[in-house]
Amino acid sequence: MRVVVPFAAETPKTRLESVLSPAERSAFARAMLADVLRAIVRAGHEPAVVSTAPLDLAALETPGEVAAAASLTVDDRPLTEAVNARLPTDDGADPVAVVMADLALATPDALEALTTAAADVAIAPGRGGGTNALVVDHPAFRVDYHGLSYLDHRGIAREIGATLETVDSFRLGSDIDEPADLVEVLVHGRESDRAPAVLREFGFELERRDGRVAAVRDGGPTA
Ligand SMILES: Nc1nc2c(ncn2[C@@H]2O[C@H](COP(=O)(O)OP(=O)(O)OP(=O)(O)O)[C@@H](O)[C@H]2O)c(=O)[nH]1
Ligand SMILES: C[C@H](OP(=O)(O)O)C(=O)O
Repeated sequence: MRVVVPFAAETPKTRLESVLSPAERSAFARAMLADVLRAIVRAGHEPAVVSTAPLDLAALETPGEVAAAASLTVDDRPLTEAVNARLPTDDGADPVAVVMADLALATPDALEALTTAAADVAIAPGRGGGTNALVVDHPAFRVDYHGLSYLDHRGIAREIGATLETVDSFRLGSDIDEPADLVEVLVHGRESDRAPAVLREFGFELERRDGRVAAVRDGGPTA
């Protein structure tokens, strides 16, 4: 299945600005992208990165065959427009998946649950009501991202008479947006993933305190 991976390449992850410098945010966003692309390729799909600016996929620290299987298109339109330009328009067209580049915990198995859902539209919502990943197999469905897009997308599916399945997935539901989310990367990231390795290179580590865990750096709390 063709899997569109939108990527904001220029000033990514601004909500992490209290804990990461611009250069670190850029490196961390690319590390998460590398992990997402690897999970998609290992699940047997072809990632099509849609980036707001040119990007060297071969420079991502990911196995060569992953970079080779991925394609890149530069499209500087806003997210919703860039994605809608790539959704199926004809009956009988192949389904298209859209997987965000900040799903650092994504695994092939989690993606499999999404791509095998038997509905016109399958959505893996994020905590807080975003649409972290979806599959569209209906010619009239169009996305409208930001805000409570999961509920908006349910409404759009209802309006056009499309069947919808919600995919209940911790790994696809965890988009990494805010400092507190870094804990999830350090706890649940896998040994071979780039994103937790990059955070550790930056000096982040887990610290247990009063029954909860925080991601701390250089001894001080950040999340
Ligand atoms: N192609 C494209 N991708 C985008 C755009 N905005 C966000 N993305 C990507 O869409 C996904 C979800 O992005 P968000 O978490 O909403 O935004 P972000 O830029 O990553 O982070 P913030 O700056 O903290 O909002 C990520 O994979 C982004 O890289 C855009 O305008 N165009
Ligand atoms: C892409 C967008 O992300 P958010 O702005 O909720 O992080 C959404 O899921 O609608």
